[in-house]
Amino acid sequence: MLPEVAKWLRRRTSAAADWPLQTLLAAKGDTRISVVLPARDEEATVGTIVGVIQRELVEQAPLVDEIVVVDSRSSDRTAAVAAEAGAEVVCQDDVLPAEGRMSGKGEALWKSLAVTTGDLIVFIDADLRGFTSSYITGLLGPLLADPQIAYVKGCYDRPLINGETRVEGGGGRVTELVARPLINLHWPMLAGVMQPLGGEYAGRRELLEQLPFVTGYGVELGLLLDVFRLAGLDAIAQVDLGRRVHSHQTTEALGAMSSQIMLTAWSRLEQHGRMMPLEEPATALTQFRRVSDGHDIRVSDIGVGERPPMAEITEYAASRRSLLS
Ligand SMILES: O=c1ccn([C@@H]2O[C@H](COP(=O)(O)OP(=O)(O)O)[C@@H](O)[C@H]2O)c(=O)[nH]1
Ligand SMILES: O=C(O)[C@@H](COP(=O)(O)O)O[C@H]1O[C@H](CO)[C@@H](O)[C@H](O)[C@H]1O
Repeated sequence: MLPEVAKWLRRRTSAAADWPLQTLLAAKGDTRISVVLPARDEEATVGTIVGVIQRELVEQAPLVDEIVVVDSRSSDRTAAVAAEAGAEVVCQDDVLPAEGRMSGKGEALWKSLAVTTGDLIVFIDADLRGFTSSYITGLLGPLLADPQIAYVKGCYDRPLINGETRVEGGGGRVTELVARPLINLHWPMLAGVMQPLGGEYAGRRELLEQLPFVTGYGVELGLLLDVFRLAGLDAIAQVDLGRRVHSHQTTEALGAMSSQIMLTAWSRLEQHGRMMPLEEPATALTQFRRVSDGHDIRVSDIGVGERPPMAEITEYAASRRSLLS
Protein backbone atom coordinates (compact mmCIF):
# COMPACT_ATOMS: atom_id res chain seq x y z
CA MET A 1 0.00 0.00 0.00
CA LEU A 2 1.40 3.43 -0.87
CA PRO A 3 2.48 5.47 2.17
CA GLU A 4 0.07 8.26 1.16
CA VAL A 5 -2.77 5.76 1.16
CA ALA A 6 -1.87 4.43 4.61
CA LYS A 7 -1.78 8.03 5.86
CA TRP A 8 -5.12 8.79 4.21
CA LEU A 9 -6.66 5.70 5.77
CA ARG A 10 -5.62 6.86 9.23
CA ARG A 11 -6.69 10.47 8.71
CA ARG A 12 -9.92 10.08 6.76
CA THR A 13 -11.53 6.94 8.17
CA SER A 14 -14.04 7.24 11.03
CA ALA A 15 -17.08 5.41 12.32
CA ALA A 16 -20.75 6.43 12.47
CA ALA A 17 -20.51 6.50 16.28
CA ASP A 18 -17.93 9.30 15.97
CA TRP A 19 -20.69 11.60 14.64
CA PRO A 20 -23.53 11.81 17.20
CA LEU A 21 -26.73 13.52 16.10
CA GLN A 22 -26.42 16.35 18.61
CA THR A 23 -22.98 17.23 17.26
CA LEU A 24 -24.39 17.37 13.74
CA LEU A 25 -27.36 19.49 14.79
CA ALA A 26 -24.97 21.94 16.44
CA ALA A 27 -22.83 22.07 13.28
CA LYS A 28 -25.68 22.25 10.76
CA GLY A 29 -26.34 25.98 10.96
CA ASP A 30 -28.09 27.04 7.75
CA THR A 31 -26.64 24.19 5.70
CA ARG A 32 -29.46 22.51 3.78
CA ILE A 33 -29.38 18.72 3.66
CA SER A 34 -31.12 16.49 1.10
CA VAL A 35 -31.40 12.72 1.20
CA VAL A 36 -31.88 11.05 -2.18
CA LEU A 37 -33.00 7.48 -2.77
CA PRO A 38 -32.82 6.14 -6.30
CA ALA A 39 -35.50 3.50 -6.51
CA ARG A 40 -36.52 1.00 -9.13
CA ASP A 41 -39.13 -1.52 -7.96
CA GLU A 42 -38.32 -1.13 -4.26
CA GLU A 43 -41.86 -1.13 -2.81
CA ALA A 44 -40.83 -3.74 -0.24
CA THR A 45 -38.16 -1.62 1.42
CA VAL A 46 -38.35 2.04 0.39
CA GLY A 47 -41.16 2.90 2.83
CA THR A 48 -39.29 1.62 5.87
CA ILE A 49 -36.13 3.53 4.95
CA VAL A 50 -38.00 6.78 4.27
CA GLY A 51 -40.04 6.32 7.45
CA VAL A 52 -36.91 6.04 9.62
CA ILE A 53 -35.39 9.16 8.08
CA GLN A 54 -38.66 11.10 8.32
CA ARG A 55 -39.26 10.20 11.97
CA GLU A 56 -35.71 10.41 13.35
CA LEU A 57 -34.02 13.07 11.21
CA VAL A 58 -36.91 15.32 10.17
CA GLU A 59 -39.66 15.17 12.80
CA GLN A 60 -37.71 14.32 15.96
CA ALA A 61 -34.56 16.22 15.02
CA PRO A 62 -34.38 18.88 12.27
CA LEU A 63 -31.26 17.57 10.53
CA VAL A 64 -32.60 16.56 7.12
CA ASP A 65 -34.46 19.18 5.10
CA GLU A 66 -35.87 16.94 2.37
CA ILE A 67 -36.18 13.31 1.40
CA VAL A 68 -36.46 12.76 -2.34
CA VAL A 69 -37.13 9.41 -3.93
CA VAL A 70 -36.30 9.29 -7.62
CA ASP A 71 -38.66 6.75 -9.12
CA SER A 72 -36.53 5.07 -11.74
CA ARG A 73 -39.19 3.55 -14.01
CA SER A 74 -40.62 1.31 -11.30
CA SER A 75 -43.36 -1.11 -12.28
CA ASP A 76 -44.53 -1.62 -8.69
CA ARG A 77 -45.91 0.71 -5.96
CA THR A 78 -42.52 2.25 -5.14
CA ALA A 79 -43.75 5.82 -5.72
CA ALA A 80 -46.91 5.44 -3.64
CA VAL A 81 -45.13 3.67 -0.80
CA ALA A 82 -42.38 6.29 -0.70
CA ALA A 83 -44.88 9.17 -0.71
CA GLU A 84 -46.99 7.55 2.03
CA ALA A 85 -43.83 7.34 4.17
CA GLY A 86 -43.15 11.05 3.75
CA ALA A 87 -40.85 11.38 0.76
CA GLU A 88 -41.16 13.74 -2.15
CA VAL A 89 -41.28 11.49 -5.22
CA VAL A 90 -40.13 12.47 -8.70
CA CYS A 91 -40.14 10.37 -11.81
CA GLN A 92 -36.68 10.15 -13.35
CA ASP A 93 -38.01 10.68 -16.87
CA ASP A 94 -39.95 13.82 -15.89
CA VAL A 95 -36.81 15.66 -14.76
CA LEU A 96 -35.01 17.95 -17.25
CA PRO A 97 -37.13 16.64 -20.15
CA ALA A 98 -35.16 18.72 -22.64
CA GLU A 99 -32.09 16.61 -21.79
CA GLY A 100 -33.85 13.47 -22.97
CA ARG A 101 -34.04 10.11 -21.24
CA MET A 102 -31.09 7.93 -20.33
CA SER A 103 -31.26 4.83 -18.17
CA GLY A 104 -30.17 3.39 -14.91
CA LYS A 105 -29.14 4.39 -11.44
CA GLY A 106 -26.65 7.01 -12.58
CA GLU A 107 -29.36 8.79 -14.52
CA ALA A 108 -31.59 8.83 -11.45
CA LEU A 109 -28.78 10.28 -9.31
CA TRP A 110 -27.75 12.88 -11.91
CA LYS A 111 -31.33 14.11 -12.20
CA SER A 112 -31.69 14.22 -8.42
CA LEU A 113 -29.38 17.25 -8.43
CA ALA A 114 -32.01 19.16 -10.41
CA VAL A 115 -34.86 18.41 -8.01
CA THR A 116 -33.15 18.88 -4.64
CA THR A 117 -32.13 21.98 -2.70
CA GLY A 118 -29.48 20.64 -0.33
CA ASP A 119 -25.99 22.05 0.01
CA LEU A 120 -25.13 18.51 1.11
CA ILE A 121 -26.68 15.52 -0.60
CA VAL A 122 -26.79 12.02 0.88
CA PHE A 123 -27.40 9.09 -1.47
CA ILE A 124 -28.98 5.96 0.04
CA ASP A 125 -30.02 2.84 -1.85
CA ALA A 126 -33.71 2.01 -1.51
CA ASP A 127 -33.25 -1.77 -1.18
CA LEU A 128 -31.52 -1.78 2.20
CA ARG A 129 -32.66 -3.97 5.05
CA GLY A 130 -31.83 -3.02 8.61
CA PHE A 131 -31.23 0.61 7.60
CA THR A 132 -30.63 2.95 10.54
CA SER A 133 -30.44 6.74 10.60
CA SER A 134 -26.81 6.41 11.70
CA TYR A 135 -26.02 5.71 8.02
CA ILE A 136 -26.99 9.31 7.32
CA THR A 137 -25.49 10.95 10.42
CA GLY A 138 -22.28 8.99 9.81
CA LEU A 139 -22.01 10.17 6.20
CA LEU A 140 -22.81 13.77 7.11
CA GLY A 141 -20.42 13.96 10.06
CA PRO A 142 -17.17 14.64 8.17
CA LEU A 143 -18.92 17.06 5.78
CA LEU A 144 -20.36 19.16 8.62
CA ALA A 145 -17.12 19.02 10.61
CA ASP A 146 -14.47 19.70 7.97
CA PRO A 147 -14.83 22.06 4.99
CA GLN A 148 -11.83 20.32 3.37
CA ILE A 149 -13.91 17.16 2.97
CA ALA A 150 -16.26 17.16 -0.02
CA TYR A 151 -17.18 13.50 -0.54
CA VAL A 152 -17.84 10.73 2.00
CA LYS A 153 -18.23 7.02 1.22
CA GLY A 154 -19.85 4.55 3.56
CA CYS A 155 -18.06 1.29 4.33
CA TYR A 156 -19.50 -1.74 6.05
CA ASP A 157 -19.57 -5.49 6.37
CA ARG A 158 -21.38 -6.92 3.37
CA PRO A 159 -22.93 -10.34 3.96
CA LEU A 160 -24.50 -12.22 1.06
CA ILE A 161 -27.99 -13.06 2.23
CA ASN A 162 -30.12 -14.61 -0.48
CA GLY A 163 -32.99 -16.83 0.73
CA GLU A 164 -31.28 -19.81 2.39
CA THR A 165 -27.83 -18.53 1.45
CA ARG A 166 -26.01 -16.60 4.15
CA VAL A 167 -22.32 -15.90 3.66
CA GLU A 168 -20.64 -13.36 5.94
CA GLY A 169 -18.41 -11.16 3.79
CA GLY A 170 -19.86 -12.72 0.65
CA GLY A 171 -21.51 -9.53 -0.57
CA GLY A 172 -19.96 -6.84 -2.71
CA ARG A 173 -19.15 -9.37 -5.41
CA VAL A 174 -18.55 -6.83 -8.16
CA THR A 175 -16.56 -4.72 -5.72
CA GLU A 176 -14.23 -7.58 -4.83
CA LEU A 177 -13.91 -9.18 -8.26
CA VAL A 178 -13.94 -6.16 -10.56
CA ALA A 179 -13.83 -2.70 -8.98
CA ARG A 180 -11.18 -3.27 -6.32
CA PRO A 181 -8.74 -4.95 -8.71
CA LEU A 182 -9.25 -2.22 -11.33
CA ILE A 183 -8.74 0.54 -8.74
CA ASN A 184 -5.61 -1.11 -7.33
CA LEU A 185 -4.16 -1.61 -10.80
CA HIS A 186 -4.84 1.83 -12.22
CA TRP A 187 -5.71 4.17 -9.33
CA PRO A 188 -3.59 2.82 -6.41
CA MET A 189 -4.04 6.09 -4.52
CA LEU A 190 -7.67 5.01 -4.02
CA ALA A 191 -6.73 1.54 -2.73
CA GLY A 192 -7.72 2.60 0.80
CA VAL A 193 -11.37 3.11 -0.14
CA MET A 194 -12.96 0.04 1.43
CA GLN A 195 -16.31 0.11 -0.42
CA PRO A 196 -15.80 1.99 -3.70
CA LEU A 197 -19.12 0.78 -5.11
CA GLY A 198 -21.17 1.17 -1.96
CA GLY A 199 -24.46 2.88 -2.66
CA GLU A 200 -24.39 5.04 0.50
CA TYR A 201 -22.36 8.22 0.13
CA ALA A 202 -22.66 11.97 0.46
CA GLY A 203 -21.17 15.05 -1.15
CA ARG A 204 -21.20 18.79 -1.40
CA ARG A 205 -23.46 20.09 -4.17
CA GLU A 206 -20.78 22.54 -5.27
CA LEU A 207 -18.60 19.52 -6.13
CA LEU A 208 -21.28 17.13 -7.37
CA GLU A 209 -22.61 19.63 -9.90
CA GLN A 210 -19.12 19.87 -11.45
CA LEU A 211 -18.97 16.11 -12.07
CA PRO A 212 -20.22 13.98 -14.96
CA PHE A 213 -22.53 11.15 -13.87
CA VAL A 214 -22.03 7.84 -15.65
CA THR A 215 -25.43 6.29 -16.25
CA GLY A 216 -26.37 2.76 -15.21
CA TYR A 217 -24.18 1.10 -12.59
CA GLY A 218 -21.02 2.95 -13.54
CA VAL A 219 -22.05 5.92 -11.43
CA GLU A 220 -20.23 5.04 -8.20
CA LEU A 221 -16.93 4.23 -9.85
CA GLY A 222 -17.20 7.22 -12.16
CA LEU A 223 -17.90 9.62 -9.32
CA LEU A 224 -15.10 8.25 -7.14
CA LEU A 225 -12.52 8.53 -9.93
CA ASP A 226 -13.72 11.99 -10.90
CA VAL A 227 -13.82 13.29 -7.32
CA PHE A 228 -10.25 12.06 -6.92
CA ARG A 229 -9.24 13.78 -10.18
CA LEU A 230 -11.02 17.05 -9.45
CA ALA A 231 -10.73 17.43 -5.66
CA GLY A 232 -7.89 15.10 -4.65
CA LEU A 233 -7.66 12.23 -2.18
CA ASP A 234 -7.78 14.43 0.90
CA ALA A 235 -11.24 15.71 -0.06
CA ILE A 236 -12.55 12.16 0.33
CA ALA A 237 -13.44 10.50 3.64
CA GLN A 238 -15.00 7.16 4.56
CA VAL A 239 -17.18 6.22 7.49
CA ASP A 240 -17.72 2.74 8.88
CA LEU A 241 -21.51 2.32 8.98
CA GLY A 242 -21.34 -1.19 10.43
CA ARG A 243 -23.26 -3.70 8.30
CA ARG A 244 -25.15 -3.46 5.04
CA VAL A 245 -27.82 -5.89 3.97
CA HIS A 246 -29.53 -5.33 0.63
CA SER A 247 -31.36 -7.18 -2.13
CA HIS A 248 -28.89 -9.12 -4.25
CA GLN A 249 -29.03 -9.43 -8.00
CA THR A 250 -28.28 -12.62 -9.88
CA THR A 251 -24.77 -13.42 -11.05
CA GLU A 252 -25.99 -12.87 -14.59
CA ALA A 253 -27.23 -9.38 -13.71
CA LEU A 254 -23.93 -8.63 -11.97
CA GLY A 255 -22.20 -9.60 -15.19
CA ALA A 256 -23.90 -6.65 -16.84
CA MET A 257 -23.04 -4.44 -13.87
CA SER A 258 -19.41 -5.58 -14.05
CA SER A 259 -19.33 -4.69 -17.73
CA GLN A 260 -20.57 -1.19 -16.95
CA ILE A 261 -17.90 -0.84 -14.27
CA MET A 262 -15.23 -1.92 -16.77
CA LEU A 263 -16.57 0.47 -19.41
CA THR A 264 -16.38 3.29 -16.85
CA ALA A 265 -12.81 2.38 -15.93
CA TRP A 266 -11.92 2.26 -19.63
CA SER A 267 -13.45 5.68 -20.25
CA ARG A 268 -11.41 7.25 -17.42
CA LEU A 269 -8.20 5.52 -18.55
CA GLU A 270 -8.84 6.68 -22.09
CA GLN A 271 -9.46 10.27 -20.93
CA HIS A 272 -6.31 10.15 -18.78
CA GLY A 273 -4.32 8.65 -21.66
CA ARG A 274 -5.25 11.56 -23.90
CA MET A 275 -3.66 13.96 -21.42
CA MET A 276 -0.53 12.05 -20.39
CA PRO A 277 1.08 8.65 -20.81
CA LEU A 278 -0.68 5.98 -18.77
CA GLU A 279 1.35 4.65 -15.85
CA GLU A 280 2.19 0.96 -15.67
CA PRO A 281 -0.49 -0.88 -13.65
CA ALA A 282 0.44 -1.30 -9.99
CA THR A 283 0.79 -4.88 -8.82
CA ALA A 284 -0.19 -4.59 -5.15
CA LEU A 285 -3.76 -5.51 -4.23
CA THR A 286 -5.12 -4.13 -0.94
CA GLN A 287 -8.04 -6.03 0.56
CA PHE A 288 -9.97 -5.55 3.77
CA ARG A 289 -11.48 -7.98 6.24
CA ARG A 290 -13.38 -7.03 9.39
CA VAL A 291 -11.76 -8.11 12.64
CA SER A 292 -12.81 -7.47 16.22
CA ASP A 293 -11.01 -4.13 16.54
CA GLY A 294 -11.38 -2.77 13.01
CA HIS A 295 -10.15 -4.13 9.70
CA ASP A 296 -7.39 -6.54 8.80
CA ILE A 297 -5.66 -4.98 5.78
CA ARG A 298 -3.99 -7.44 3.45
CA VAL A 299 -1.69 -6.34 0.64
CA SER A 300 -0.68 -9.01 -1.85
CA ASP A 301 1.53 -8.91 -4.94
CA ILE A 302 -0.61 -9.88 -7.90
CA GLY A 303 2.15 -9.32 -10.45
CA VAL A 304 2.45 -11.82 -13.31
CA GLY A 305 5.53 -12.71 -15.41
CA GLU A 306 5.51 -14.03 -19.00
CA ARG A 307 7.40 -16.79 -20.79
CA PRO A 308 8.30 -16.48 -24.54
CA PRO A 309 7.03 -19.00 -27.12
CA MET A 310 8.78 -22.32 -26.45
CA ALA A 311 9.89 -22.44 -30.07
CA GLU A 312 12.28 -19.56 -29.30
CA ILE A 313 14.04 -21.54 -26.57
CA THR A 314 17.30 -23.04 -27.78
CA GLU A 315 17.22 -25.98 -25.38
CA TYR A 316 13.68 -26.78 -26.50
CA ALA A 317 14.73 -27.99 -29.94
CA ALA A 318 17.52 -30.14 -28.45
CA SER A 319 15.20 -31.61 -25.82
CA ARG A 320 12.62 -32.43 -28.46
CA ARG A 321 15.19 -34.21 -30.58
CA SER A 322 16.39 -36.35 -27.68
CA LEU A 323 12.82 -37.19 -26.71
CA LEU A 324 11.98 -38.25 -30.27
CA SER A 325 15.19 -40.21 -30.95
O1 LIG B 1 -32.10 1.62 -13.14
C1 LIG B 1 -31.96 1.63 -11.91
C2 LIG B 1 -31.30 0.59 -11.20
C3 LIG B 1 -31.20 0.66 -9.82
N1 LIG B 1 -31.74 1.73 -9.16
C4 LIG B 1 -31.65 1.81 -7.70
O2 LIG B 1 -30.29 1.92 -7.33
C5 LIG B 1 -30.06 1.23 -6.09
C6 LIG B 1 -29.00 0.15 -6.29
O3 LIG B 1 -29.43 -0.67 -7.36
P1 LIG B 1 -29.44 -2.28 -7.22
O4 LIG B 1 -30.04 -2.68 -5.93
O5 LIG B 1 -30.05 -2.79 -8.47
O6 LIG B 1 -27.90 -2.59 -7.22
P2 LIG B 1 -27.14 -3.57 -6.22
O7 LIG B 1 -27.29 -2.97 -4.86
O8 LIG B 1 -27.75 -4.91 -6.36
O9 LIG B 1 -25.74 -3.53 -6.70
C7 LIG B 1 -31.41 0.65 -5.66
O10 LIG B 1 -32.04 1.55 -4.78
C8 LIG B 1 -32.18 0.57 -6.99
O11 LIG B 1 -33.57 0.62 -6.82
C9 LIG B 1 -32.35 2.77 -9.84
O12 LIG B 1 -32.79 3.74 -9.22
N2 LIG B 1 -32.45 2.70 -11.19
O1 LIG C 1 -20.75 -3.74 -4.53
C1 LIG C 1 -21.13 -4.62 -5.32
O2 LIG C 1 -20.37 -5.54 -5.72
C2 LIG C 1 -22.54 -4.58 -5.92
C3 LIG C 1 -23.22 -5.96 -5.77
O3 LIG C 1 -23.31 -6.26 -4.41
P1 LIG C 1 -23.72 -7.75 -3.92
O4 LIG C 1 -22.66 -8.70 -4.43
O5 LIG C 1 -25.08 -8.06 -4.49
O6 LIG C 1 -23.74 -7.63 -2.41
O7 LIG C 1 -23.35 -3.60 -5.29
C4 LIG C 1 -22.99 -2.25 -5.41
O8 LIG C 1 -22.64 -1.91 -6.72
C5 LIG C 1 -23.46 -1.05 -7.50
C6 LIG C 1 -22.60 -0.50 -8.65
O9 LIG C 1 -21.70 0.47 -8.19
C7 LIG C 1 -24.05 0.10 -6.67
O10 LIG C 1 -24.90 0.92 -7.47
C8 LIG C 1 -24.86 -0.51 -5.55
O11 LIG C 1 -25.41 0.54 -4.75
C9 LIG C 1 -24.00 -1.37 -4.68
O12 LIG C 1 -24.87 -2.15 -3.89
